[in-house]
Amino acid sequence: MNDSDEIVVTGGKPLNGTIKIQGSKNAALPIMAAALLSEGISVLRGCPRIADVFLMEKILRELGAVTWWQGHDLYLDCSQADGTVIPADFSGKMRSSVILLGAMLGRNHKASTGYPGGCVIGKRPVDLHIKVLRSLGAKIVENGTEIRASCGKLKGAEIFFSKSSVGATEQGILAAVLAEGRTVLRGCACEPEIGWLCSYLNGMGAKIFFSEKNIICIEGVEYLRPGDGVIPPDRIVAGTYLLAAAATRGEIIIENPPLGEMDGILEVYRKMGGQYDIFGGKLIVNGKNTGNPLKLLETEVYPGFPTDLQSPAMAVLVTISGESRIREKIFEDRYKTAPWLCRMGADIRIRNGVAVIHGGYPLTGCTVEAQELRGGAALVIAALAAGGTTKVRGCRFIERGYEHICEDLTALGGLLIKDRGTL
Ligand SMILES: CC(=O)N[C@H]1[C@@H](OP(=O)(O)OP(=O)(O)OC[C@H]2O[C@@H](n3ccc(=O)[nH]c3=O)[C@H](O)[C@@H]2O)O[C@H](CO)[C@@H](O)[C@@H]1O
Ligand SMILES: C=C(OP(=O)(O)O)C(=O)O
Repeated sequence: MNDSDEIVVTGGKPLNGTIKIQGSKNAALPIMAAALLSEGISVLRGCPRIADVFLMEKILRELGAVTWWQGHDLYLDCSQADGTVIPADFSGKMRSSVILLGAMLGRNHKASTGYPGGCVIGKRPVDLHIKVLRSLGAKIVENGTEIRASCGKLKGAEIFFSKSSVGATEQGILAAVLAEGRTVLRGCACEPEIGWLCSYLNGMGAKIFFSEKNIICIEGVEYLRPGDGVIPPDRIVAGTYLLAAAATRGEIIIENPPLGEMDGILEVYRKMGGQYDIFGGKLIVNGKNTGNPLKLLETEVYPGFPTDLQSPAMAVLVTISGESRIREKIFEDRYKTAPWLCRMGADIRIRNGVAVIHGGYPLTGCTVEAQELRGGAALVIAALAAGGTTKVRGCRFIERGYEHICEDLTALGGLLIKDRGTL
């Protein structure tokens, strides 16, 4: 571990000020995969400059794309992106690598990849991804280290997802847009990122319709033109900063919140005692009265409270006197931050998949280690609320999804330094 993998946080001060939210990671990644479906130059405007986007860019280059940036606009020239192999080194670092299979099959009828990586928060199988591709006519062979797929022209089909999966829904959409005939996907995930992917693809000439809740119909087309669209602000980053304000009892203004996508988050924040106003499209957050423990916070599929904000919410609840409980319902191993919060002085016990938090004990700065992306953000939030200085190690995980967390939180009056400082 070297110093560049650490963030040093000096806490104990309420956040205060105005912040602008970066583009969404989980919207940008599948849209980058969509660019593969056209032989031209696609543009993603307002794309976050984060490690996962850079890695997806690297994979697309490996497949033959030419890519460049102008500020936060990412250009992907996929004219020659006819590669069919994603090296395991790349796929193993990111969950979203797997959705390139559908796009590669649609384009080149052949694809192979190592198994996807990403945050280690549960088993995260790929059975639904395989199922949707097989249903559309792909032949798939798995050998334990690699997934190899091939097909003639994919053929539209009716597919039912037995479980709500964001990635498998994206996989089905990416594979079906160039398939022959009509595909009906039932039991789809409804996270906003699915909608953003569909509208980008429809801008490329795809024919995707939402018929009822959880049902997506796709009429396959012969050809897609290059895409050009804006990446929305990141609802999870906005939620992270909202919760950081709550944990420090601060007051912040979020300039460009994705308001329509934040109801589940705002409801939980309000139950904690947090207050907010919406004015001119801005979210004015007053976390001064955050002080109510939560009887039971459960993570849910959209529009419920997102699993990606479960650890950041835990970091707030440890600052609130009384007993709170959290049940993580999406990923079975997403409590890895709890022992580190306990090291800072929190009292959290995990029993039968429920985190029981006795909050209100003072948090004290120490050295902690992020195990994954949002857990890392949660440690930063706890560090901002703690007395003294905390060294958060493993910030490479945080950089997967947060473009400038140190600058953002420092602009809000926190003190975060990357690369420097020793305790
Ligand atoms: C890059 C991206 O967009 N990541 C998000 C995406 O991840 P991701 O798309 O990987 O998450 P899924 O929605 O697929 O996972 C939901 C649940 O389904 C299970 N599952 C998934 C696929 C499969 O083939 N079989 C299966 O059993 C998973 O283990 C999990 O328990 O949605 C998650 C749930 O909102 C978010 O936490 C992640 O931030
Ligand atoms: C779990 C996450 O990402 P991924 O699915 O890419 O691992 C996340 O963004 O919180």
